[in-house]
Amino acid sequence: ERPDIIPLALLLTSASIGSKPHRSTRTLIYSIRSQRTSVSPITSSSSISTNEEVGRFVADQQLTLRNICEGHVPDHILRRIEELGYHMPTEIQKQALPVLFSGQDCILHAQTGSGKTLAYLLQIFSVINTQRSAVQALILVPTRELGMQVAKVARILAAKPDQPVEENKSCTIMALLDGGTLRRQKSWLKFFIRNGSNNHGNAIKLHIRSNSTASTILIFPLYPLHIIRKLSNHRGVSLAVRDVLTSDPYFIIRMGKQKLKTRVVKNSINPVWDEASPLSVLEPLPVKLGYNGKIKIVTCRGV
Ligand SMILES: Nc1ncnc2c1ncn2[C@@H]1O[C@H](COP(=O)(O)OP(=O)(O)OP(=O)(O)O)[C@@H](O)[C@H]1O
Repeated sequence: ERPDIIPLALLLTSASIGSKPHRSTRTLIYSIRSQRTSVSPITSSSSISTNEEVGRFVADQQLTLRNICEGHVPDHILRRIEELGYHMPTEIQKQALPVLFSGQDCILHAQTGSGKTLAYLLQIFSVINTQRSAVQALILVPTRELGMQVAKVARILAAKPDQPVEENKSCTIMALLDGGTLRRQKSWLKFFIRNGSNNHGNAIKLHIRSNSTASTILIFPLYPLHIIRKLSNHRGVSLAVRDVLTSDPYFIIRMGKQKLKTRVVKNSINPVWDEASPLSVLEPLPVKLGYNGKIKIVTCRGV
């Protein structure tokens, strides 16, 4: 209905789900096409219990990553993964990539370190249109550390090719992780503010405008979740003079144990603050992601 909403690949990568919290992680890959919107929420228990549905996609042939990805993933990215020494797919990649490239939504359920990240990043790069200046993928991560890890791999893959390829402009990876360089992130945070995402319920219902400057993959922590407070028109009137004839006021925002200092307004006793302040929610928050399509669950035991 809204022309500025673009099809978006949404990835939720989630750690510590299942009976063996530190051995098994899940990566849930949604491909949200414009016509598909929400319905039934997916919970960890429902996904684990439907493991019987695991697809039988294991190809017996010794297919290389290039064999599997060719025609889907741009060639310079395939060259980059080969430079990194990734020639053969891991088991989960071998099983999952054909499903992902077919456009089917998919849960990858495999041991930590089994290569799920590369699988879903390759899928993202297969759908990113670098001719288009827009945010085209969103990766939600449960922790800042995982966000940094994913951003690092994504940036290596997205780095400019040595020989520039005309049809493939570069792709920006933007990680909105707490503690990052706020100046760089501020313009991105505006997305959330513009759309009234000042509470966690709204934060994931973001509508990403299609007029951003580069084709982009956005990495956003789902937990701890940023809360963006727009200090719109917060003003002080005739504040007490603390310096000679004037004052340099700021104020402190508190949320739980978190404390954030606002911008200092120099030489004023009638200051106005109109800025965004990210704070993190420390408690886990229930987040419902709706979905009404079919999801394939690819499970892989062992690395
Ligand atoms: N096809 C491959 N060949 C060789 N190494 C690979 C391949 N795919 C991924 N790797 C490497 O294996 C390591 C573990 O991969 P990765 O962290 O992506 O696994 P993961 O399943 O996403 O882990 P986690 O559950 O912790 O997120 C990384 O160092 C990655 O670079």
